[in-house]
Amino acid sequence: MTQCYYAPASTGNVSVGFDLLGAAFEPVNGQRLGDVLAIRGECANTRLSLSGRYQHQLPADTDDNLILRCYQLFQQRLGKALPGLDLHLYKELPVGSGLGSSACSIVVACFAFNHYFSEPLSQVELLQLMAEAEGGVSGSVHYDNVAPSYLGGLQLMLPGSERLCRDLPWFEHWRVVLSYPGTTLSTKAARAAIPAQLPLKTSIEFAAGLSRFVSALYCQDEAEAIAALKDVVAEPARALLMPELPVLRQALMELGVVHVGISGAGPTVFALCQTEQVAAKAASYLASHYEKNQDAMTHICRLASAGARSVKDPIPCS
Ligand SMILES: Nc1ncnc2c1ncn2[C@@H]1O[C@H](COP(=O)(O)OP(=O)(O)OP(=O)(O)O)[C@@H](O)[C@H]1O
Ligand SMILES: N[C@@H](CCO)C(=O)O
Repeated sequence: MTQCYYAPASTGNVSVGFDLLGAAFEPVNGQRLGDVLAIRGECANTRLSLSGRYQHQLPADTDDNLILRCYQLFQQRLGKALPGLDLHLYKELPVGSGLGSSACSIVVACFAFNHYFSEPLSQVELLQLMAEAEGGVSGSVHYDNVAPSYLGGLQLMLPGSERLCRDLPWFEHWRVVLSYPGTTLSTKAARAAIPAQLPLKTSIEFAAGLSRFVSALYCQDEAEAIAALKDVVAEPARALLMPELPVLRQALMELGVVHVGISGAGPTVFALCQTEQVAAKAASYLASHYEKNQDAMTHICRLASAGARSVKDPIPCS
């Protein structure tokens, strides 16, 4: 019997936490924003078929697909060969978008295989495997997409801790408008733009901003949390890759948006809103001023409390 699994989109960095903060999001209208993997049964040799809105952005040769790479890594991690699987990926997240697309496929694959084979790996072991797979794609291991896509919520990465990450408080009324313009920006290329070292002043500013944001979340001090949202690491280094950002930010702030940042490595931008009304205005503005082609999309989102999970239907009835 076919078993279907889903993992949500995610925004890495969240402006103030480069490589250390990541949030899973879902459209408030109930649509899914993420990939679905179906395990249709067992067969002699593992095979992968593809469909979905962004199927055309994937490698033509399915042997290069991350889903199959993850099955290899999963078997290596277990130290044993597993049966061939008949797999189907519904690719609903654009590649190179800043929405954690490769992380989403990696998470849904690793979660699916672990569930299908009765969970031989623990949560931490599975997260480590996911990050290892993601690192192979982006050039360096970072958890800020795989952690929220796997676990849901807003996740603070804890390098050096056995926990690996911790779920943070949020503000339930916050809405995040995610707008993907339809163009691509390689995570590897965007990470290459980040300097290998930061001046002491910038390092202190970075640590201060993240500490201020996290402490404001725990104290539920909304004004303080918003004031802390400043990107001193990625945005300055990636400004040339995101030339429209200053104009978008100016227009969106005039509509009442309280923060505009780069979603992950871009080109998706996120607009933080305190009300549904402002979110609707921001979504309308971004749809008409930032979307470039038929691959583009803009969604009004809330934080997704749930991450990777089994689902009944691959594509929910709208
Ligand atoms: N199932 C898959 N989903 C996404 N990318 C895949 C998949 N299989 C293979 N790839 C390849 O992995 C690479 C992912 O590149 P990159 O990390 O820049 O994109 P991304 O992870 O989608 O970006 P972002 O995290 O910003 O959404 C692309 O070259 C893509 O063709
Ligand atoms: N922290 C990563 C997120 C990628 O989605 C980066 O900015 O390169």
